[in-house]
Amino acid sequence: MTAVAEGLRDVVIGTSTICEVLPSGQLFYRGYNIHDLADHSSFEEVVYLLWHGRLPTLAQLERFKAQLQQEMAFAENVFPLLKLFPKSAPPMDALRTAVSALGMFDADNGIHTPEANLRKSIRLQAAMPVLVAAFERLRQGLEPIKPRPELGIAGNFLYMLRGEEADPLYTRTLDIDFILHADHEINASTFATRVTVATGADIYAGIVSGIGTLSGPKHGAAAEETMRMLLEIGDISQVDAYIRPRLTGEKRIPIPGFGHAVYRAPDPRAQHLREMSRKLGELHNNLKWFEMTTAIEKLVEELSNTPERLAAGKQPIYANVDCFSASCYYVMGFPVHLYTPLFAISRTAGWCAHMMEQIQHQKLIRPRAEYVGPHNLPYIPIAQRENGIH
Ligand SMILES: CC(=O)SCCNC(=O)CCNC(=O)[C@H](O)C(C)(C)COP(=O)(O)OP(=O)(O)OC[C@H]1O[C@@H](n2cnc3c(N)ncnc32)[C@H](O)[C@@H]1OP(=O)(O)O
Ligand SMILES: O=C([O-])CC(=O)C(=O)O
Repeated sequence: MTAVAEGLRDVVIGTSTICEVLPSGQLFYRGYNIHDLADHSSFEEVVYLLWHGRLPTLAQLERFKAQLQQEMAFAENVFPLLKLFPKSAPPMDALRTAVSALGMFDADNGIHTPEANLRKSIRLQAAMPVLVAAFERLRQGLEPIKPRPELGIAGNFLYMLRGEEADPLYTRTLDIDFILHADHEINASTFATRVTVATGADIYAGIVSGIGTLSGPKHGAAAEETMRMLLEIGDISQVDAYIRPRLTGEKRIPIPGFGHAVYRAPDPRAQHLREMSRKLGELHNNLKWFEMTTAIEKLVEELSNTPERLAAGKQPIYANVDCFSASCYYVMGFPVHLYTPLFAISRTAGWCAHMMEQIQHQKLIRPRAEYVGPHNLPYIPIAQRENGIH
C-alpha cells in the first residue's frame, strides 16, 4: 500500500473547476479572484457563479434572485419542529436536524437529475438563513418572523433575526462576509458532503454531513472559539500573558483563528475581514476587539517566525478567515452561538456546487487505512475469558 497521508494533507481527491486555493495565499472562485468578488459582487451573484460556472447577466441574476425569493417560505414547513427543540439546543444541532427534516417536504428528494439538484440547492440556500433566524428567535422566546424575500439573503436574514430592516452598511458587510465564506475547495465539511453524495445519497443527506462537520472548532466553529478567547483575555494588556505560554510553553495549545491546512502565507480572506472589523469598530466607537485581535495576530506571527521553525520548512502562523470574523460579528451584535450557523448559511453555496459536481463524477470515494492492529488472534469462548486476558 502507498504511504500513509495523515489527515489526507495534500492528497488530491479528484479534479474540480469550482475553487482554487493556492498555498501562496490566493483564492479563486471559478477563476475569479476573491478580492474582485468581495469588492464588486453580491452573495447571490457568487452563488450563481459557483453553481453555473460563469457570472450572470443582469437578467439572469434577477431571475435567480426571484427563484431564491420564491423558496424562502419553504423552510416554514419545519417551524413546528423547531418549536419542539429545547431552547438550550446548540443552534448547529438544531440546523442539522431541521435541514434533515426539511428534505422530507421536498418533492425532489431522492431525484438526482441536474435539474432536480439545482432546484434543491436553491431551496436549501433560501432555507438556511430562515431556519437560523427562526430558531434564534425561538431561543429568545420570540415568534419567528415571516421572511421578506425582496430584502435578499443577507438583508432578509438580519430582518428575520431582529424584526426590523437593517442598516444598508450592515447588510453589505454581511453580504461580503457570506462571499468570503462561500467556498474553499476540499475543506473538511465540503469533503464530507462530496463523500456522502458520491454514494448516491441525496444532497439533503450531504448538507446534513456538511453541517455536522462544520460544527467542530478546528473548522467552522473557530470564529466562536476566537470570540470566547477574546472575551476570556478581556483586555489588550493581557494578550501577551495569555498567548505566549500557549505557543511556546511545554504544552502547546492551538490559538483559534490561526493556522491553515493549505495556506503557507496569509489567508487572502482575512485582509477583508480585518478591514471590516476596523470599520465596524470605528462606526461603533468600539475598537477594543479589533485592536485586541490585531495584537494577537502580531504576537502569533512574531512567536511563530523563529529560525528553528523556518529551518524546518515551517511558516509563521497567520490569521485565517475565522480570526477577524469574530470581532466583526461581535460588534454587529450577533450572539456568539450564531457565528458557526452564519458560516453554514454561506458555505451552503459551496457545498451545493461541490455536490452537483461530484454527482457528475459518479465515483464512490473510498480511501484505505493501513491496518496496524494484531493479526490472527485465537477466538476464546466468552465463558473462558478472564479479566481482559484473552
Ligand atoms: C474555516 C476554517 O476551517 S479555517 C481553520 C479554522 N481552525 C482554527 O482556527 C483552529 C486553530 N487552528 C488549527 O488548529 C490548525 O491551524 C488547523 C487545524 C486549522 C490546521 O492544522 P494543520 O494542518 O495541522 O497545521 P499545520 O500543519 O500548518 O501546522 C504547522 C505547525 O503550526 C502549528 N499551528 C498551526 N496552527 C496553530 C494555531 N492555531 N496555534 C498554534 N499553533 C498552530 C502546529 O502546531 C504545527 O506546529 P508543530 O509542527 O511545531 O507541531
Ligand atoms: O480550507 C480549509 O481547510 C478550511 C477553510 O479555510 C474553509 O473551509 O474556509
